[in-house]
Amino acid sequence: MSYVLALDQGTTSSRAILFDQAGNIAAVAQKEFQQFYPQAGWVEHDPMEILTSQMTCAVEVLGKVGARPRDVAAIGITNQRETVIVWERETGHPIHPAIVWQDRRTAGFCSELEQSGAGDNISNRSGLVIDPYFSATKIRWILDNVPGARARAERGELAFGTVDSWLVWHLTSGHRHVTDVTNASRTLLFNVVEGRWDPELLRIFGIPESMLPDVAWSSERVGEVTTTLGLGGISIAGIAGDQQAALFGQLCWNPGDAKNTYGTGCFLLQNIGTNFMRSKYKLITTIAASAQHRLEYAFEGSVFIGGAVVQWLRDNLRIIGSSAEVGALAAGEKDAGGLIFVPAFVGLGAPHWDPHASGLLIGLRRDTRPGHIARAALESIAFQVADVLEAMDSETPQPLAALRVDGGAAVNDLLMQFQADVLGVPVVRPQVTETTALGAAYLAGLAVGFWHSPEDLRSSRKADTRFEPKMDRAEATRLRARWHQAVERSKNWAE
Ligand SMILES: Nc1ncnc2c1ncn2[C@@H]1O[C@H](COP(=O)(O)OP(=O)(O)O)[C@@H](O)[C@H]1O
Ligand SMILES: O=P(O)(O)OC[C@H](O)CO
Repeated sequence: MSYVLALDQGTTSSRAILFDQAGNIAAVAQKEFQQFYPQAGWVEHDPMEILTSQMTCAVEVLGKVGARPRDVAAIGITNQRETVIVWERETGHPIHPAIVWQDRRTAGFCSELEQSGAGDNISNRSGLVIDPYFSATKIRWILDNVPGARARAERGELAFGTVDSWLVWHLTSGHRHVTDVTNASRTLLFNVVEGRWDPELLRIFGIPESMLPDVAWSSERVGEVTTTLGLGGISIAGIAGDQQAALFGQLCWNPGDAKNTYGTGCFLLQNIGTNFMRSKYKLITTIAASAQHRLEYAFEGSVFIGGAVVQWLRDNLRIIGSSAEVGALAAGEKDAGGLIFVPAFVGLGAPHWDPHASGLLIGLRRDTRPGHIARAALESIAFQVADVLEAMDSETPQPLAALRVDGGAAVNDLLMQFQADVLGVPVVRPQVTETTALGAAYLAGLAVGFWHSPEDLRSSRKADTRFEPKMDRAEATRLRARWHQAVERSKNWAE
């Protein structure tokens, strides 16, 4: 067996990546898919397009190196998290479009729940906060708004899954209905202390237990791919939410290790070991992926709009033709010309947690040029990450010595340098920035003995690029203070 295949089902694209024994990328296939914004604050995907784009990539990537299914030791699946799909067990058809993690149609219900005083009980069980981001209120919305759905769910006719479950159900012979602990920990329905679905949380959110998948460990064989799909017989042996997969792929296996991924959103996760703890600074506690069959935890700060602000410049403002062009446009200006961009397009996540915050561009002048806007957009990504890192540093006695980074937008040197500058901490980027897929591959490869111990993997890590902070600290402090003023103005605005 020569390869492990990682299926990385992200928010904006599906990717399939083949890794060889040395942890090198042998081939990549990628397909962007459509985003739907049917109303203000709503974000949807077509579940069938998620499935077909992912399958097309998987078959294509094998073709690129002439591999056959028998050359692949295992499949690891990693996915955009929290996104909700509800389908008919009988036919496999979704009963509603996927409601994406960024969607905040349930903000009103979340505010009511918050005001009822349920917050602490929910957080102590789930590790999360009440926010439309997580799956539970989205499932509830489907049950309440699709005619007949609640009654059908109660009769056991409907299945709920995050994207991993949706893919595994369709890929496996016998339609295995399963998720893993990391994805379960994003639903608001999973008791992360006890490692099981929580009857009290199911009651609070009004979700019938019969809809829920089994819960597997992240590194465990869960089924074989149906023979008709061009990947016949390969074992699916790893599942993890994309941010937990990236934490694992960055080799952050010990308490204190942390990484930040710059994808559609930005997600800073820090391993906190095997003891559940709640954050004092509005971070969430999530289950980390582990190759050992035990619960491990991470603190997480989730920023909803990261690289997506660059897509917004491309698709909405149209001042760039591709995401990669943002670097050159921004580099044409020496600074942001006094502009601050708060990209609260879908509210604000950690550490602010305001689903009613709205996007804001402040400091516009007669001489404002597209390059200033591009620069302010990139800077907004770094400012948001700095706020999360500050919260995380307050949790632990030892501030982070360096930040490990990855994800699609981490290729941007200007962004990485500005990140190091505002943090005052070096930023370290691995040669393989596809650490999400790498993490999923590791989890699957370890489960089937393709790799024997996590320690085998350390030796395969390639040289890093380091960005050292260069900015004067007083200037960094001044810029962050301006940013915080702008953030305050963006809050509690959307109706
Ligand atoms: N050179 C670049 N500079 C800044 N952002 C970029 C660059 N290239 C890609 N991006 C951004 O990275 C994101 C894609 O990253 P990726 O990790 O593939 O995300 P996801 O898994 O969320 O789909 C997009 O939002 C895109 O705008
Ligand atoms: O698809 P990404 O990489 O933006 O990740 C999305 C996250 O999993 C959402 O929680």
